[in-house]
Amino acid sequence: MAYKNINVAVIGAGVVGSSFLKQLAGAKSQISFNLILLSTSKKALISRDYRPLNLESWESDLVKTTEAPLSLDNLLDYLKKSPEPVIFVDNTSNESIANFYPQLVENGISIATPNKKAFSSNLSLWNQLFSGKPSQGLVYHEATVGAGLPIIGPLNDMIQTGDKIQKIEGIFSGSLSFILNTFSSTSPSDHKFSDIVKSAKDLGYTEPDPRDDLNGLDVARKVTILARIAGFKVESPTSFPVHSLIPKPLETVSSGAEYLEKLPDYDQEMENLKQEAAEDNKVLRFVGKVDFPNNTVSVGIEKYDVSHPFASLKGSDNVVSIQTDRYPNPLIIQGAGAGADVTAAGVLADVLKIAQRL
Ligand SMILES: NC(=O)C1=CN([C@@H]2O[C@H](COP(=O)(O)OP(=O)(O)OC[C@H]3O[C@@H](n4cnc5c(N)ncnc54)[C@H](OP(=O)(O)O)[C@@H]3O)[C@@H](O)[C@H]2O)C=CC1
Ligand SMILES: N[C@@H](CC=O)C(=O)O
Ligand code: NA
Repeated sequence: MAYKNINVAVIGAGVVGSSFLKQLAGAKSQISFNLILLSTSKKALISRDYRPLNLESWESDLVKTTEAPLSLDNLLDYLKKSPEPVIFVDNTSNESIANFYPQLVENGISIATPNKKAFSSNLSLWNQLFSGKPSQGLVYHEATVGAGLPIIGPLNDMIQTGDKIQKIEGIFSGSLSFILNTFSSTSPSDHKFSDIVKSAKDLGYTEPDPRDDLNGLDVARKVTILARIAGFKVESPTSFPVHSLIPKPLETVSSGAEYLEKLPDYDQEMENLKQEAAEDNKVLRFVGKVDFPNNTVSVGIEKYDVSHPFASLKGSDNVVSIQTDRYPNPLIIQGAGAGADVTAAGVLADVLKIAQRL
């Protein structure tokens, strides 16, 4: 028997969104979650009387509907009138939606999201979202770093209990982890770089536009988020050195599809880098670092000895090492850092945590 009803509005039904909806339908909780709105960029299912939409048939219902998505202002009006508390789940990577979060939380609407944009853009947006005003909606974003891996929660706990972060270092990109683990492996590999990038996209590891991963910006966003939680006032993800893996001439191509099409022409550049590392018995890995004693934040490709733990990482695994006053031997968190189900589980776990507090 449910002791509480929570209305859930979901934007985005792609790789993460569709897995989220499946998991929501089977959520093991005494709270009853009612889907009241589901929107993509083209279509929407909207329960005008706030009665639950059908979580089993959303996919075919979305195909059939002719209803257009609400504007953000109309969406806010709709959510404000909900008779039950609302959790807004943003499963897009859209910046305009992210910039709208302050209006949502100021109106008491809580947010769970894997979308990094709001937390890694300018610092003033971050400050608005975490002002701590009791009337504000809650904001949970565990899946913005390391997908479903518990990273943001434990880091917040460390800070709130008075620990002091010294260094955070890790592999924060599921797609770049998969790409480099396959391309530059401890055992011989003859996969072409461009083919592996395409596989990473097909497996759902990359951002909607894979250039957002390959240019290092996705990792820079994650490192910005962790640094801010740890107390480092990072202005933006472009305010520190970030190494791009996109060949110069492809930086300005008009779409992700064109980038993927032309990438094979530049395979030799990455091949040379890999060979150079192999001659020193090393592999290539893409890492992010926050270093408090040296006051630096950085993101880039590095060579690691084949005996280093980062060298033996598998699949799309992320690994993060957090060194603090209480953990001089760093705390290590490792596991799948991208993919539909692990990411959706991170978002759903946040929805459950928020619902318990509402
Ligand atoms: N994939 C992964 O492994 C991980 C993803 N994430 C994050 O999760 C988020 C979603 O990623 P993913 O599911 O892979 O992306 P997809 O491209 O598969 O899905 C994006 C969804 O968002 C919808 N959408 C985009 N813009 C808008 C808009 N303005 N209004 C309404 N709907 C919109 C799209 O609809 P339409 O099809 O109509 O455009 C689509 O349904 C991203 O922020 C990503 O960074 C985080 C961790 C891991
Ligand atoms: N594109 C991202 C997905 C998760 O944030 C990645 O590759 O890690
Ligand atoms: Na996480």
